[in-house]
Amino acid sequence: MNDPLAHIRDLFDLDDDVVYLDGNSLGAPPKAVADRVQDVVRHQWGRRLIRSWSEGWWEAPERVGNRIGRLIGAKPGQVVVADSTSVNLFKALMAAVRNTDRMEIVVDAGTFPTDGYIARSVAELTGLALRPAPPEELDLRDTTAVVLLNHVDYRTGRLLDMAELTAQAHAVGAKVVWDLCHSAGVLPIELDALDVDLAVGCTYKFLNGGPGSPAFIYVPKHAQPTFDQPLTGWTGHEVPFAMSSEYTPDPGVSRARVGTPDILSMLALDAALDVWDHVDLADVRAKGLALTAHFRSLVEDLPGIEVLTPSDEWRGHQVSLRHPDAERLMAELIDRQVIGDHRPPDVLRFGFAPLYNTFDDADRAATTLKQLL
Ligand SMILES: Cc1ncc(COP(=O)(O)O)c(C=O)c1O
Ligand SMILES: Nc1ccccc1C(=O)C[C@H](N)C(=O)O
Repeated sequence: MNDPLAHIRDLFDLDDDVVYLDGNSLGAPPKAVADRVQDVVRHQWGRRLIRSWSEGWWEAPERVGNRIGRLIGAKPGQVVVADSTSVNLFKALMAAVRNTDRMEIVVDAGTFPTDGYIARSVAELTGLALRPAPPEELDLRDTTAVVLLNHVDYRTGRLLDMAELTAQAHAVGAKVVWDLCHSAGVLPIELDALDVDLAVGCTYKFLNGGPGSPAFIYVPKHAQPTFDQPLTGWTGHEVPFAMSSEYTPDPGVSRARVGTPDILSMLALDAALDVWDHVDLADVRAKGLALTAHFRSLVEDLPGIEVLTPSDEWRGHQVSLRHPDAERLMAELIDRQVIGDHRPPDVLRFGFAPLYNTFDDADRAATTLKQLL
């Protein structure tokens, strides 16, 4: 395949003897990040000290949020970087059900655990019912307040139809919250165009922000005035430095902020996002599909292997394989420098990050797996 992204791998700090197929759990570091973090520590923090808060730090959550917004189809002023995905899910779900007279929250039955746990807490706190349902049979009703869906399933790699499911929710007057952890930065996403109500996602996977880098939350302009989230920390205040005793939320997306942002991680993420200045998401998607198709073709007939990831285009950028000995096999693959991961009970996951993974990575991973089997 003609690979217009081949040169982008050089922007990453990766060992050539390692086949890294776990960028859907922790993205690899762009080379520029280390120098940027050093500058932030040595210069911004070290020399400028507290003055740095008014020299770009305070607004970093909104500024970096806009950079992510560009990758997920959100116009400026609608994405803020803050907290973890879990915390942002809590804000989003609580805000979505505030003042509702509807009775249930629906969550994708196979969701990543944290989404299900948080949805359970929100249901308990608000007195709504929680109904887990498979995405192909959500059975939304006029009693459904909100539905929480993972754009790409972490276990199988299945991609949901955001347009169709958002429309389904809206048809019964329900809201939809999308978890974009496994799709932000690798799939073209059009949140504004699809009229998505709320979305959240992490930045340490395909956005390469680094371990524990802060998550993001999308609140569209029209929903901001009624986005009443319960974590009313001072940084979401309209005038934080007035230090008022009354909480007045910021009129815009900053009302989703809570406490002091983690600047070191935030600015590491900012540096990592520079990679996107050089790429077109359509190329990223095309390469992700090609890499996963190639890998699939090499492994699907291996003994004892069942491919869980859909073979059509309704898939993200991972290939999940079921094998009864998945845990042992992954440990042995990692011993041989092929790094994917194992998800219980019997799933081998191979994530392909089109910015740095190569077709040779797919070949080497498949050959090693074949030898082990
Ligand atoms: C779909 C999904 N949601 C949420 C999370 C994690 O949330 P948090 O960033 O709060 O750890 C992950 C992965 O860790 C995930 O895959
Ligand atoms: N945040 C992490 C910290 C440590 C180890 C893994 C993670 C993951 O992100 C797992 C990922 N969400 C997954 O899809 O399995």
